[in-house]
Amino acid sequence: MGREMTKGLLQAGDIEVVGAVDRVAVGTDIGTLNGLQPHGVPINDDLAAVIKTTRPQVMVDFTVAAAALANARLAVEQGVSPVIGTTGISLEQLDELHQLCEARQVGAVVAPNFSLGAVLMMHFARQAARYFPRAEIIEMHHEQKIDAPSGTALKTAELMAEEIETALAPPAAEEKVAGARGATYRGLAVHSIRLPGAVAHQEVIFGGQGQLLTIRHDTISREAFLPGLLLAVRRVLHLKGVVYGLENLLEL
Ligand SMILES: NC(=O)C1=CN([C@@H]2O[C@H](COP(=O)(O)OP(=O)(O)OC[C@H]3O[C@@H](n4cnc5c(N)ncnc54)[C@H](OP(=O)(O)O)[C@@H]3O)[C@@H](O)[C@H]2O)C=CC1
Ligand SMILES: O=C(O)C1=N[C@H](C(=O)O)C[C@H](O)C1
Repeated sequence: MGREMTKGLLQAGDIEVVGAVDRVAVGTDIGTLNGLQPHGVPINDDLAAVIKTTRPQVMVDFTVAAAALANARLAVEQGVSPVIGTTGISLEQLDELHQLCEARQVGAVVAPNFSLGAVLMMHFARQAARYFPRAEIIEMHHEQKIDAPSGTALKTAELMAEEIETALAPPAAEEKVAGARGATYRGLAVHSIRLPGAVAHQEVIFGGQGQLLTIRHDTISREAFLPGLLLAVRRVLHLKGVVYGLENLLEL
């Protein structure tokens, strides 16, 4: 994601990429790494040094949850606005980041999914949750994905739980094999599939009297995440505190 999104950021006319962090490609020019013209920005492995020398307005993070939170603290303390796509950050950690951002009067965006289609899928699932007594979430990703369930699945369940008063938990069933009914989050069963060939996919299946409603989104290529990321980078400078979810930056 870091490489794919950097390519898009480098090509956005109104955004200047002033630094880049990676532990492996140290010293490589960020433009060259992305198959573009040299950009004059060598990759560094030390975020603190990059922030200190380049004084960016925004920091984009696609790493792992533990690193993302530490990176965000470092950025906010220097007055830099984090835009975080990394998933696996808990709601308690988000709250802590929010307090820090408020104290420093800095904006931040944490979005488990930057693709517009996925944001709409979550929005429609939230709407449907009002009308169906039961639902389950099935998410499918590539095999390299570290966290499960996906950040999108967790966010979907959180949005649906805001709408419904009664729990959507599946009825107690005898599990002949542990885990057969998936995990439960916010009263919803969540099933995570990891397969080669998959990119990022999610279905929310609603069940009602004599009918099923399926709301599905498929990410075919990671370019899907770029427009939402650019939107967040442009908007974060006008925010104070943490905005959790791209839906909050769209007129939905
Ligand atoms: N919000 C969105 O729309 C999207 C979010 N994501 C999320 O983005 C994150 C990254 O995904 P993806 O790019 O596929 O994952 P990758 O594993 O390909 O990349 C993660 C990067 O983070 C680096 N990293 C890992 N640990 C640390 C650390 N402790 N300190 C510094 N860097 C570290 C890795 O470096 P190294 O190789 O050296 O370990 C690697 O370069 C995931 O959480 C994923 O869920 C993904 C797609 C879309
Ligand atoms: O790791 C991924 O690939 C993705 N991660 C995010 C998530 O956990 O929801 C967003 C998208 O699903 C791709």
